[in-house]
Amino acid sequence: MINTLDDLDARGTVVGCRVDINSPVEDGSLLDDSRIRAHVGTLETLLEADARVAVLAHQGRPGGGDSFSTLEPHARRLDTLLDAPVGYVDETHGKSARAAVDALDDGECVVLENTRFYSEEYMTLEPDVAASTHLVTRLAPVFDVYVNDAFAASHRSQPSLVGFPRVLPSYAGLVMERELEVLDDIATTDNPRTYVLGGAKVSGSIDAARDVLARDLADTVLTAGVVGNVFLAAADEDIGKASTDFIYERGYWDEIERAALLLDDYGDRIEFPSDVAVDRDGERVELGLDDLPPGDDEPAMDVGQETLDRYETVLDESRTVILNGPAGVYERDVFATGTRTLYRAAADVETSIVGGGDTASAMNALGIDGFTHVSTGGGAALTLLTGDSLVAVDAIADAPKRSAGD
Ligand SMILES: Nc1ncnc2c1ncn2[C@@H]1O[C@H](COP(=O)(O)OP(=O)(O)OP(=O)(O)O)[C@@H](O)[C@H]1O
Ligand SMILES: O=C(O)[C@H](O)COP(=O)(O)O
Repeated sequence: MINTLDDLDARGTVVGCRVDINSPVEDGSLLDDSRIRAHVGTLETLLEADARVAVLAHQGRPGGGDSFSTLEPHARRLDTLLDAPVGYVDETHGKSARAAVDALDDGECVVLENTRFYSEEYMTLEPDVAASTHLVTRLAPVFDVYVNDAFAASHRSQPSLVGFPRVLPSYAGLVMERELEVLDDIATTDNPRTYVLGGAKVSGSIDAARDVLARDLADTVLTAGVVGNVFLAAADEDIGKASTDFIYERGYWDEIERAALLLDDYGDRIEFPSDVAVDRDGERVELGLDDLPPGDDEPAMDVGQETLDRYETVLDESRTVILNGPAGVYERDVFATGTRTLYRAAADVETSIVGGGDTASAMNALGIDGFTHVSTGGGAALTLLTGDSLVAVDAIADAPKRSAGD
């Protein structure tokens, strides 16, 4: 059992509230605000209870291009979504950040700068070590309690997620509470159970695939997106120079070997694309396996129609589907076909659980709904759905309790 907001008397309390508002960002603009809106309930609850709230969050990954950016647009968006005034400070734990937290009145909120602008936050650290980082040692003294609502990042053993609970009374926010309630029960959903793994986070998807296959949680794993391309390469198909370079540049080269090992062990339960849609001078051109490789500058940006027909048949026969990641570069209309088709088919399955930042953006962009549960988490949901616990949730459970006089 972990403490939740029901256990917190927040009036006049300075709350360090970790959220996950990691969103698609291009040229400094937010492309989707679903993750920001997801935390409105938790923040309103705290602010209406007259807490003083300092919001902590990450955006993107170091080296991750446009998406590794400031949280200023997120703060502006939050200001329009919340009744209370929302400030922003361009530091995370420096003097002006601490001064901004100290200056809060009851019912006011400030967004601190991207936690990953500081290298410590992008390391995987044991909770005790995380508690001794600059982020935690500087901010913990200005917070009274810590609330973690960042379900989507709760598989990361990073300071803002596991460090504060070593030293502060800690609580799960509303998003965290709801996600744990729904996703903890996956083993009780009906078979056949299908996992659809798309998107671009290949290593996490391969870890998840191995786990769910080994534990017989998955009857079938369908792969798409970059994950599907890696499986195609693992099956010795030549996906062409552009897609191969992409995998290499993302640092996923070893994943081809890991995918091949997975195919050796569980090939009868893993499906990979039998055709792909490549970008030929801006046009969608579908190529079957016999037509591979594509031209050198023709990346595989989506799965093809034959693959979609096969995958739809599997989904039609499934009673539970867990889906993470888009099937292709859905941001471009011509390559959104795979994502649109698979999401629609998944929404028709009796129990459908979808998760992931881009997954939610894709659903919104393509106007698809009707899922049983839309998780804010991609990797975090997959971690939980494989039966593992989440480090940041374990940290809340182990946190010191608040005594009556505090
Ligand atoms: N074939 C492909 N080639 C290149 N990029 C692709 C391809 N298929 C999907 N993508 C990209 O993958 C990205 C989304 O992947 P990602 O794994 O981040 O999904 P997610 O739903 O956000 O999950 P998580 O929350 O775990 O990050 C999108 O930007 C999409 O354009
Ligand atoms: O988008 C996500 O899955 C979460 O925000 C975690 O981001 P990360 O995978 O970069 O740690």
